[in-house]
Amino acid sequence: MGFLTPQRLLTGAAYFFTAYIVLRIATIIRLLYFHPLRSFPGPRLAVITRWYRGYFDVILQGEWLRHLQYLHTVYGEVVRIGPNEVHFSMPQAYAEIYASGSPFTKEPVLYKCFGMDEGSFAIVDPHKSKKRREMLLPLFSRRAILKLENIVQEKVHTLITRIVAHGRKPVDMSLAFRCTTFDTISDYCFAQSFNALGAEGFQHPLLINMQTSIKYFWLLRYFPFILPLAYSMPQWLAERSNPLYKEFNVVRLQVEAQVDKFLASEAELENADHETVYHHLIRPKSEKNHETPSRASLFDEALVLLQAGSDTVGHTCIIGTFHALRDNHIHMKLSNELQEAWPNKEARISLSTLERLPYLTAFIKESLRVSHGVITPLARVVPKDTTIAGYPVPAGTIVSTGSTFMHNEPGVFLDPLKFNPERWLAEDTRDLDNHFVPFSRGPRMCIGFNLAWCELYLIFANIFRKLDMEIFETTEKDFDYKEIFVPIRQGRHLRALVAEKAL
Ligand code: HEM
Repeated sequence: MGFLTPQRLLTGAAYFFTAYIVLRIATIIRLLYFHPLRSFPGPRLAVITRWYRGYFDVILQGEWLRHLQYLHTVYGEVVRIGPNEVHFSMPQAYAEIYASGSPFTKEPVLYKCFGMDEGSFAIVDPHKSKKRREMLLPLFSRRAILKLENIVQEKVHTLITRIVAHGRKPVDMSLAFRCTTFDTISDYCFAQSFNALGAEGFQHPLLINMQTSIKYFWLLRYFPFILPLAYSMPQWLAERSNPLYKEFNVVRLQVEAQVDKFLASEAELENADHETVYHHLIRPKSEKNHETPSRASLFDEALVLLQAGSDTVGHTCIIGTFHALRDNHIHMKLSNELQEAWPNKEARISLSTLERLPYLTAFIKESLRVSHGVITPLARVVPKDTTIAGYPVPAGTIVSTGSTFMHNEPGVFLDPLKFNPERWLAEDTRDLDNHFVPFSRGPRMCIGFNLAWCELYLIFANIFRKLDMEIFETTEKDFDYKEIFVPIRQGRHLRALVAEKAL
């Protein structure tokens, strides 16, 4: 025992501390002067610690993208933004990183922070991701969307009925749209919805909970142990000691119950009103050698689909409606086109008829362009030494760029911050279409884009054909956002005074 004297302990600690400092200094020198990315310009602090970015993500809560835009004005089109990471601002880099067949893989640290590790969205391994996508795609192909169009038609019909029943009180359109998209995707998954549209004032607790949980994503990116630790504790302890646990668990428990019902009884699947995502996951087609995912993976998939399939579409509806309601020219053009194509509003109009309307189509594209459903640059890992937009990039580097850089490219989208559907009606829009990436591109592009288009056509067509709407106390300032993978709006919700159109 005499061996561990206080004197010796102190000396040991001093050696340890000195060794740590020397090692740290050596790492910093290596990162700055000997690292393969040393020739890329960027802030020195960002090169030596990921906490440079962490400050904008966690402390300023979602300010990184704004800062990134500033960094490009200072350092040019490529910036080293981390010890092992570069960001590109030019379209050519987008085309190469997210090319079809691209071997770049998703960067695990970013995709783990959503707490849905085994769902399609967060799977990193390209082989596993391909298999999962093959299992999901039959429900999201164009053919499947046309077959199940009725689900969307019904939800949109309920949306209109509920809004009209609201009377002359201002309607929270932000929540109303989100309820519609949430009920649609839950019906797609489970052949029954959570009936968010039936909630008083569209305030469905599950939906509100999902929205709140998004705000914690960046915290989980830097402290990834928080959720697994909470899940490993007894529930009462986790609830008391960890406020995040409650936000995430409320949603998880409801989703688990739904998936377990399918797992417990074959009859549940057989008696479903229509084919669902879970028919394909639980009873995979044998000819493709797919296996039923684990129970945990089935839960994660449900969380992914509910989150990815509701927030994004709902948000695009909010942005498009706001712009149409504050610009009379846009509002009139939309209403007139719809009135002409759809004289009897009591009859249903089909998706394929709406797809032929040029102004509505241009309006939806512009809503997708300016709303940036996913705004955080989509980080990928380079598998072997390569060049991106002419810059040599070594294997293992994390690279990214994002839709905001594509959609605000002034050489392509003139006056890019202006909401202008007419830009899509020009004679030749090939250049615009090449830069239009709301659903990303390549092997990990959005699975749900056909469903998203279907919902956007039916929601916009129905509200502008059937409702007279007037903005209520909502201004441009309410649309300031923080970047937490998706844009999180800071101000008041979009509200409108609404009445049913007479004819
Ligand atoms: C306006 C609506 C939508 C937008 C703007 C949008 C955008 C995106 C983007 C940009 C990605 C790529 C993300 C990444 O690489 O990390 C993505 C992936 C994904 N989206 Fe969407 N999305 C929309 C609607 C939907 C819908 C309705 C679903 C319904 C299921 C859905 C399901 C997914 C899934 C599962 C992925 C992950 C795909 C993978 O990683 O392989 N999305 N979405």
